[in-house]
Parts: sequence; structure tokens; C-alpha cells
Amino acid sequence: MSVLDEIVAGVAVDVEKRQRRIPIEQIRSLAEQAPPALDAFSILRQPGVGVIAEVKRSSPSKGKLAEIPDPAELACEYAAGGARAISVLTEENYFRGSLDDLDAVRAAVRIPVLRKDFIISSYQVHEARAHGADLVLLIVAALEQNALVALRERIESLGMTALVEVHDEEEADRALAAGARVIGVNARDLRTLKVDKSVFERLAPGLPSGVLKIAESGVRDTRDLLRYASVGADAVLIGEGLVTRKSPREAVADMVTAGSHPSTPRPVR
Ligand SMILES: O=C(O)c1ccccc1NCC(=O)[C@H](O)[C@H](O)COP(=O)(O)O
Repeated sequence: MSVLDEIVAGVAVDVEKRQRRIPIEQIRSLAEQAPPALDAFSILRQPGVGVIAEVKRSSPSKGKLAEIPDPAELACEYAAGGARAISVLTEENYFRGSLDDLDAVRAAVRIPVLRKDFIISSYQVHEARAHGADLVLLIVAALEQNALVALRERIESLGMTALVEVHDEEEADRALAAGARVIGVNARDLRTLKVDKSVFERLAPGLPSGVLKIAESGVRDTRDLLRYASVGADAVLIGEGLVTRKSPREAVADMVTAGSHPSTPRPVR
């Protein structure tokens, strides 16, 4: 069983438990009552390379990364540094995230918030909306094609944006066939946990120009951002490279500055 399979199996159990506590009708109604989602697509499409800054405590590949006692405070630091969106890992067992983190971040910032989880059911999509998410991650490797299409449609029917994550050509084709308008190319293979930063430069040129291209994982400094920018990244999603820094606000600001003039190489600090 791969790490991805193990995570997804745990998520399925957790979703069932939550659904017993809050039935689907109730979560749907809570989603309907939530303030409308921000237009993340338009915000991420703005000029320059955007930074999606992640609230990430732990990971299967690295173990504990940061304590993050106050995710709202971290999100405010990210926003003050110029982040274009905040990614909140809500998976509990491997990433020590939660829907409480999503609530806290949503209440703290006025920029788009991504629910970063292992989405396998429409229940989680309504849940994301009920907790104020504007974007929801869909991992192609974790979903059959029919489910991928249905979940993307459900996300968009609730006014949110689907960030569809791929790691190879076949998954990119599946994402496009499913109607994805925002594609995240994850440098990390979620089955082996190996990071290969060349995956983005291999896949991005094959994606249509109207599709937003997000480079995910392995961004540690402005040199990585510039590398992704040079092959067409509209935004980079950064976790470890921010949560482990003494000043996450400055770390984001450095990335944002580099991303606003991506053709001018900047010295790496
Ligand atoms: O980060 C992991 O080890 C991981 C393992 C298995 C599934 C997903 C995983 N991470 C989720 C992500 O995609 C990253 O949190 C995100 O892209 C940021 O990556 P990084 O900047 O390298 O922390």
C-alpha cells in the first residue's frame, strides 16, 4: 500500500465519523449559509507569480515541521507578506491539520483559502464550503475519472475553484478531460514521496494557455520560484519553505518580490 493509499484510507474513516455527527443535509445547509466564495481563479490569474502559502505542521515525508499554535496568526503574516492565497492542510493523521484551522484562517484573512486535503466525497466539498474555503484540492492520483469530474463540478457549482493536482502526463490529460481550469503540478510523487522539480517544466508547456498552472512542493528559495516562473508558473504553493522560516512574512515577501519581476534573476539569499 502506498503512502497515498494509506492516507486516503484514513480519510475515508474520518469522513464517515464526521458524517455520522453532522449528516449531509446539515452540512449542505451550512454550506449554503456561508458567505460566497472569493473568485480565486481571477485572483490567481493576476500578473506576476503568485504565492500560495501553506499552513503545514507535519508531513509524511518530513515528520514534524512546525508547531503552529495559532494558524490565524501565521495566515495573517503570510497575507502581510503578500501571499495571494493561503493553503490549509485539514488532514488530521499525517499533517496534524483540522477544519478548526480552516475556520481560524478563514476568519483571519480576506484572500482566497484553499482546503488542502484528500477529497474523495462530495461531503468533504460541502464541508469545505461550510468552513469558508474558496478553493478545494482534487488529487487526480486519488480519484477515478468519474469521481474527479463529479467533484470538480460540485466544487464549481458551490462557487469555489478546483485546484486539480497532477504528477505526470497521464494525470494531466485526465485533469484536462475533467475540465480543470487550475492545474497544480506536484513535484512530489505522493506514492513514493520523492520530489522531482523537473516535473513542472516537463508538464507545463503541454497545458493550454487558458489553464492556470501552479507549481507545488519543493520550493525552498527564490531560485526555485524563478525556475518555475521561467516555464510558465502562475503561482507556486509553498509549505515547508515558509513554516520553517524565522519570519514567514519576510519569506513570503521575498518570494512575492522575486515573482513580480520573474525575468530579472535575483540573487539567492
Ligand atoms: O508533504 C508531504 O510529505 C506529502 C506526502 C503525501 C501526500 C501529500 C504531501 N504533501 C502535500 C503537498 O502537496 C505539500 O504540502 C505542498 O505541495 C507543499 O509542499 P512543500 O513546499 O514541499 O512543503
